Order: sequence, then C-alpha cells, then structure tokens
Amino acid sequence: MSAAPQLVVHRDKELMAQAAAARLITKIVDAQSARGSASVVLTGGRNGNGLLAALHAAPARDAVDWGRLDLWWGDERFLPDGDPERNYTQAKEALLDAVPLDPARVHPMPASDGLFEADAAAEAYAAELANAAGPEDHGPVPTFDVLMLGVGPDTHVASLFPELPAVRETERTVVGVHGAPKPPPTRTTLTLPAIRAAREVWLLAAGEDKAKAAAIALSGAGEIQAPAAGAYGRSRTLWLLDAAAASQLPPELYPPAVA
Ligand SMILES: O=C(O)[C@H](O)[C@@H](O)[C@H](O)[C@H](O)COP(=O)(O)O
Repeated sequence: MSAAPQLVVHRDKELMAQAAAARLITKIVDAQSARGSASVVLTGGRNGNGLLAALHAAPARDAVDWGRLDLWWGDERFLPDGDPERNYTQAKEALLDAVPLDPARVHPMPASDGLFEADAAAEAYAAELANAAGPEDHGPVPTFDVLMLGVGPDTHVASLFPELPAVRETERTVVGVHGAPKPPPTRTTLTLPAIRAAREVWLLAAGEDKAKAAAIALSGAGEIQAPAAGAYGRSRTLWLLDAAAASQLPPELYPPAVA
C-alpha cells in the first residue's frame, strides 16, 4: 500500500482537468522513456472524459508516443458497442479517435451485443489482463503506470458501489455488476485487488457534489462503505480535486499547513 494519499487542489474543474492532463502526459513520457511503453487505465464520467478532452487540446499532447501506449478501462457500462453511454465510446470521442494509437494496445471491456453476458464478459477481460501480465508483474494484471478513477457522490469508484458485492471481491480482478445505483444497472468493473496493482492511482473529484464523498473517503472510512477509500496504488495515491470538491475536507487534510 502506498503512503497516505497525496492531495492536489486546483481552482476549478477546468483547471483540474488541464493540470491532470499535463501530469498524465509527463507520466506517460517518463514511463516510455524508462521502459519503452506505458500502461494507463481510463475512467468514465465527466471528470474522466474532461481530462481526456484536455489532453486532446494539450500543446504537449504529441510528446506521447501513442503507438506505445496500452489503454485499459477501470469499468464499463454493459451496453451495445457504439452506444453513446459506453465509457469507450465517450473516450474515443474525447481523445482516442484523434491520436495514432496501436489498436492492438487498446483494450475496451466487452459490449453487451458481443459474445458474453456481463459476468462472462468480466471473466473474459480478466483473462485478457492475465494474458498481458508478465513475470515482472507478480500477479494476474499488468503493472499499470497510472490508473485513473472518477469519484462518485456516494464515494464509488469504477463500478464499485458502497456495500454491493463487487467492492467486497478479494480474489477476482474483474467482475460483473448488477443493480448498480448509477445507470445503467449492469456493468463490468475492475475490483480493488486489480486497482491496487497500479503503480499510481489517481482519483479525480471536481464539483460541489463530490465534497462530501472526498471528505468521507479521506477521513478514514472503510472501503466497503466508501470504495474510494480502498483505492490506492503500490507507490502513490493521488487525489486531484478542485476547490469545490475540497471544500469539506477536515482542516488537518486541507489546506496544507503553512511551513
Ligand atoms: O461508468 C462510470 O460512470 C464511471 O466510471 C464512474 O465510476 C464515474 O467515474 C464516477 O461515477 C464519476 O463520474 P462523474 O465524473 O461524471 O461524476
């Protein structure tokens, strides 16, 4: 488990998205320089897609070698391929269709009109992750350089919702979700063990509607009641917030004490 979460608070959600995009570019470029490729897990939702749109517009965008980037998803809404509500569809619109990715290195989660129903789709994605893992990963998923997670107002991350079975999973890396409180009800999601395989986990929270969730998750809540509290990386856990989302954090967490 990484040390205590780090917090970075930006003025507003637009600046948070731009700063997070710049941070991601640097992280990818550093990984590609050190290891020849980079591995990133994308998240759905307004903050996740806002970051991708900011990355699309970033002046340094093409410092990334897009052909040597592996993209995975933290969760997916179990809908037909091309459905506008799929996280993959929205990521393509926000960024992916505008950059020269290697299609073999882009790994969307299965759609509902494919070969599988949701639970089997989750098993298939877990197998794809395991197939991509090497001896150096010491586990059933590749070592992601950055795994990004939007934070829901109820503290959910990916499709791990408070008290539901998926957040309690301790063995499998991907599971199906049924009866999700955030539509659509059927989803597939990485589990906390898979999330924790990442070198760095970045949690994105912008907007007043995330203030309570951020305060709960960062104040010692348990992961079953507050899944965001259980999302941490091997070497770093970074919360990227805007001032509105940070507005209810306890004073010992934010603002930082003046040295
Ligand atoms: O499929 C999804 O909906 C997302 O993966 C989900 O986990 C999202 O990141 C959060 O609900 C935050 O969404 P917003 O950024 O839109 O609040």
